[in-house]
Amino acid sequence: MTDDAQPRDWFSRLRAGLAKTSNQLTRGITELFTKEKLDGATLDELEDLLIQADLGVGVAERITAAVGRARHERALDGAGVRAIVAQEVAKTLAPVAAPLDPPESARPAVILVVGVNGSGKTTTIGKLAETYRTAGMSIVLAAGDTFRAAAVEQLGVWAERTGATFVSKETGADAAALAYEAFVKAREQDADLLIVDTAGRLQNKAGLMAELEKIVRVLKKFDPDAPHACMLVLDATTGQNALSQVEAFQRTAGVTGLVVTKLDGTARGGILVAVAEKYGLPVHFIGVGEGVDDLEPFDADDFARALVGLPKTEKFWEF
Ligand SMILES: Nc1nc2c(ncn2[C@@H]2O[C@H](COP(=O)(O)OP(=O)(O)OP(=O)(O)O)[C@@H](O)[C@H]2O)c(=O)[nH]1
Repeated sequence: MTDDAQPRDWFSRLRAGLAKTSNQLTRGITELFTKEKLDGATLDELEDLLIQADLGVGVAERITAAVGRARHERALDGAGVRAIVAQEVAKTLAPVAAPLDPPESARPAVILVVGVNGSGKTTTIGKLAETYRTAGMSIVLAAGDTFRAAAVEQLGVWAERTGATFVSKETGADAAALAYEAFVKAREQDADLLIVDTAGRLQNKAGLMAELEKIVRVLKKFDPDAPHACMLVLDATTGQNALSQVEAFQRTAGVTGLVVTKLDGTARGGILVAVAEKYGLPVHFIGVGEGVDDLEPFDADDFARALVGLPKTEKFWEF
């Protein structure tokens, strides 16, 4: 794709990123609501289609019920049904769309970033560092994935780019000891923010979970409220597995919010809705591409519209 062909504003990129999901949903809905008459069987098929897009059973049922009610009020075509889907999704997601505001009173405020390897933790930390640096905050980055030299190196690049203080140790060093040193450094510098990266080998490995627990314990020795935020980065292409990841990391590290990446790599982007519905955790950012500019704060309306390929219009639809 040439630069000229690259959609520029965020909503266009979001729509392009969610195209796999929205094309599949749009195709399915259009087929259902043009060929067949709108009876109970059509509604059942709609519900199946929504469940296949990983939206979750509860949300799929609510959408189907809303379509069932609306069909008595007016003739419904594919576009009308997509609008109802978007409206229900937006309603479900509105309560969980929240920016991440580290507490100003904490010196430093600590954000722990967790998630399995390759989910997009480094990109997320880069985005956070950039965002908070722009807001005038002083930042310390701790390279807590001490097992992977490449992860440490990548984070070092972000520290340099954003002018953050970088704390790292030799490969294989104890991650909790590193978190300790990073906290001391942040205190010494009176930094506003400490962002701690962590290792992400499989979430069912007891060792990793024990390591995370230890990091949390060490941080709490300094400040019982730390970490002030624990962000779980979820790769949307892992589908239903995302749900078990939330549970595992929730138990161990007390997840306070989510980042959902790689929505561009799946036709089942509805997983974000299922996760939000099930756990009620705030969604801070979503990612629809490889770069740091493809990761943006989460907006429920924008996401809902893009999920079914609707344009960003001034006014919400009525039915
Ligand atoms: N397509 C796509 N790729 C992404 C997205 N977010 C991250 N990536 C890519 O996924 C890969 C892993 O991202 P990182 O940010 O390095 O993830 P990580 O969790 O730190 O990974 P490790 O360092 O392997 O633990 C990189 O190649 C990123 O460019 C996204 O939203 N969409």
